[in-house]
Amino acid sequence: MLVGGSWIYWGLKKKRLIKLKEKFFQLNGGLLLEQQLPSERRSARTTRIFTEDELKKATNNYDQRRVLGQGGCGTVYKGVLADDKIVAIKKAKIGDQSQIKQFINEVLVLSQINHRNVVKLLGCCLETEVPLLVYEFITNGTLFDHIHSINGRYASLSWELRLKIATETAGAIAYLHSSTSMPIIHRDIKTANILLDENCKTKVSDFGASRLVPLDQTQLTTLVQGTFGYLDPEYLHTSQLTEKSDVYSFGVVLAELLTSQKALSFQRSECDRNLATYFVSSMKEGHHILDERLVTEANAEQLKVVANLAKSCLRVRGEDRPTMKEVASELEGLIKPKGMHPWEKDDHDLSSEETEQFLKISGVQDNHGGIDNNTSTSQFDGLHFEIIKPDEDGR
Ligand SMILES: Nc1ncnc2c1ncn2[C@@H]1O[C@H](COP(=O)(O)OP(=O)(O)OP(=O)(O)O)[C@@H](O)[C@H]1O
Repeated sequence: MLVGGSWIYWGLKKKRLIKLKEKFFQLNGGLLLEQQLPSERRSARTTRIFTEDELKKATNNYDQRRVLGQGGCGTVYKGVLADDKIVAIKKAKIGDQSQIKQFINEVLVLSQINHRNVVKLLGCCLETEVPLLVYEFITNGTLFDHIHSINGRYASLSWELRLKIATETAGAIAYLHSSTSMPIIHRDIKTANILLDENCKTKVSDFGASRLVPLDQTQLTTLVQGTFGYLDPEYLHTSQLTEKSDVYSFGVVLAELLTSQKALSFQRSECDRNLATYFVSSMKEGHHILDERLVTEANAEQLKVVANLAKSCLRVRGEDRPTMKEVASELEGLIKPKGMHPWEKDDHDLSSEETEQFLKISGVQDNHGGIDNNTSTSQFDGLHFEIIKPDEDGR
């Protein structure tokens, strides 16, 4: 009787646990994922399904000391799997359905991508109260951390490294726009989403907001989403998302690499708060804005080309901006010099003399007054937002 009773008790308990896991799987969008993930991807098993226990053990029960960072979507923990592999585990916020949608979106998008400069998704766990995503662990922090080195944690990035990181990032975004079966718009390109490994190899991350664009569509009407300071003003006004929105955000990343200033800083005067406008107006007026260390260290010709490139990415009209393919090949050309691109000779760009003067002024004034590197954090920096427009698509 006793054996039989406890057998029934454990059987019922196990059944209840399985039911609960199934419930969480459904709530976490598991069915949605199964429907949307192309069948060949599912059978190829590119993304592994982790168990709740495996990830609990890997993070020492989500120990606070294992927290790598906190984003709008949830918390990222460092984890060690049973085979000693180190991973990054992203845990969504409890009870936030919109974050769960973003998680599923990230799995769908990342399962289409295989690029050396895009972070790899190793798998997910959906049987828990909140979904969990498991990525390869990228050891060396974010580009944001390096540029704005808080508490002097990182040494200043050399120009050579900045150029390499910009080139790799541009190549990865160009790949997303044109080399996958369905073009992908990242929608949240920023220095905090560019991870660096021990060799400063770039890994573009955070695909929660990204969108797959059907090949017959050149633009999408969406709920405006992104990060203040990096957001394309044209997209903000029209809600029409195109690949050129990523080009604009990448222009802000270039401006950040050139100036070592934050994309949005409340330590600058009101009209200069936004780095994109501050950068473009400084270039036009020949005001110093480049990081003084770069002016002394870098090849002036390279600085000039990258500054002009940033300026063309930051053009107000999307169609006036270069494509990411053009940007990537221009940057690659700086490492392996090639011919000029037609859009580079546009009348709107600074003339050679103007740029020369801009670089000269940057160097001269820096020697006297120095520049505000804005390395301290501001609670407004990297603010995320979403604006619901009447014709939004439900995201
Ligand atoms: N694969 C990874 N390897 C190592 N660290 C990572 C990895 N992914 C994320 N991180 C760390 O976790 C932090 C938070 O990442 P996450 O992508 O959730 O947020 P975010 O991009 O900073 O913010 P948001 O999601 O609001 O845009 C990152 O800034 C980074 O420090």
